Parts: sequence; C-alpha cells; structure tokens
Amino acid sequence: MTEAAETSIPPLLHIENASVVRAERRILDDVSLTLAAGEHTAILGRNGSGKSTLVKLILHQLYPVHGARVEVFGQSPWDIFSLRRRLGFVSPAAQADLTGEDALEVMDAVVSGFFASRGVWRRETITPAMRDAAAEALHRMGVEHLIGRSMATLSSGEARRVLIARALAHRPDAVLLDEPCGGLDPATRRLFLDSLRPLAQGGATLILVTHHIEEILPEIDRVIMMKDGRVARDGAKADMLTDAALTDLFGLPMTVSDRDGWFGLQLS
Ligand SMILES: Nc1ncnc2c1ncn2[C@@H]1O[C@H](COP(=O)(O)OP(=O)(O)OP(=O)(O)O)[C@@H](O)[C@H]1O
Repeated sequence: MTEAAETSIPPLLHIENASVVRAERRILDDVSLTLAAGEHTAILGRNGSGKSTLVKLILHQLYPVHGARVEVFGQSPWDIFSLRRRLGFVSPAAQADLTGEDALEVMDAVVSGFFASRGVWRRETITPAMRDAAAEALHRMGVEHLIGRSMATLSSGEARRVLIARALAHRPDAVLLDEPCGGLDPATRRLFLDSLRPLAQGGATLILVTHHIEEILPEIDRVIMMKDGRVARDGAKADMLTDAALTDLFGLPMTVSDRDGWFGLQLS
C-alpha cells in the first residue's frame, strides 16, 4: 500500500447497491453513492421518494437486503451510540422527542447529546469540559440565553437551534439534517439557515435532506435527487438545479431562480 493510501481519509459515506424492502416493495432500490469528507450535500426528493429510508440506513436504524455495503466514516457495522457521537442528527422528530410531555431543561438537552441519550441519566459521567462545550455550542447558535428554560417552553425556531447545538457540542465530523426547517416560518427558516452557514464553513460536513431547494445553503455544492427509491440524478448543484431536472423530479413544470447563491422554485 502506498503512503498516500495509508493516510487517506475514508469517505464520510459509501453505499453500494443498497435496497430496502417493505411490504414486498423496494422502497430503496439499488442505491449506490459515495460522499467525501467535507463534501456538503443536499438530498432532494418528493414525498415518499425514499429520503427518510436513506437517512435511517445512514444512521444504522435499518439494514439493507443482503449483498449491500453501507459504510459510514469507512466503518461498518457501528454501534448506534458511537455513530451518533461522530454524526450529529437533527430532525423535527428528534426535536419533538426533547420538547414533548417530559421535556428537558436546555443545558441537559444539549449535554445529553454526549451520550446519544434522551436526558441526562448518567450525571456522574458529565464533566466540566462537556458543560463548557455545550455552553459554547449554545453560544454559537445564539441561544445561550435559553439555559435554564424547559425545552417545552421554547418556540420551534429556538428549540431547533438548541437541537443543532446538541448535535454540535461533541464536535461531530458531520451533521445530518433531515427536513431541519419543518415547522419554521419563512423568516425563522432563513435565520436558521444563515446560522448553519458558519458550520459548513467551519469543518463539519453537512448532509441536508429536504423537499425544498430554497433550503440548500450556498455552501452546498452537490445535489442528489431521489425518485421512487432510486438516485435519479447526482452531481454539481449548478447542473442539478435546472428547470428540466426539477420539472422531472416534481412532475410539474418548474422554473428555477438563483439569487446570491440561494435558489428558488416556482410553478411555470
Ligand atoms: N415500514 C414501511 N412499510 C411499508 N412502506 C413503507 C415503510 N416505510 C416507508 N414505506 C414507504 O416507502 C416509501 C418511502 O418512504 P420514505 O419515508 O423514505 O420517503 P420520504 O422521501 O422520506 O418521504 P417524505 O418526504 O414524505 O418524508 C413511501 O412510499 C413509504 O410509504
């Protein structure tokens, strides 16, 4: 083996021929893709196209049919707790878990991210360094003033930022954002997306899963389009976000606009 090969960084994600079958249907159909470390990527698709199934595959919450390879950071299998420490995860469902009936205090919610657990049930293992990192992550997301509040009392936008802080506190190599703007109003959505940009510029690789091209940060260069459980298109953002490709993806005539690196989509 050459020295270069020995020291090369494994891809963040390497999937080969992954299919997932449910109710006798291939809801993920022979998906292959590789994402390099540092390659910010958006996964775009209509409802039911297989995005969440792909997310679960990446998070090792479900497994493909025999014969596939799914490696994250060059490794497979993973125990889910170790994987969560390297791969932060943000989704409305994860937020609902922290803000529900038995809601957590904000600092506890963030610190619990170190254990990939819901809540801080292993208090003896929390170190001052963990608390400092949690406070710093809350500061980075502009929500340190919320420490002491119950997650249940926060607005959706505030809770979403705390959730990102939770995903960031243990300095993951990558953050998987599954519909991170769900439930946010347009202004909060934009503020929230702007708050993600320093992350993308600061070392963590972002994987953004969305229906909305408006949420694709300027820092994201690659777009993967899912359709009927398959990768329909995959390439550079400028080549993917075209009228023709989006008309094909959404099945209606679409016109794309580009303003200062942010894309928009309208029915033609
Ligand atoms: N456990 C299951 N049993 C049967 N069908 C399933 C199951 N899970 C998912 N599916 C189907 O697989 C398809 C893909 O679902 P998936 O949730 O991955 O889509 P998605 O792109 O994330 O959709 P959305 O944007 O609406 O969240 C859908 O048609 C869904 O109904």
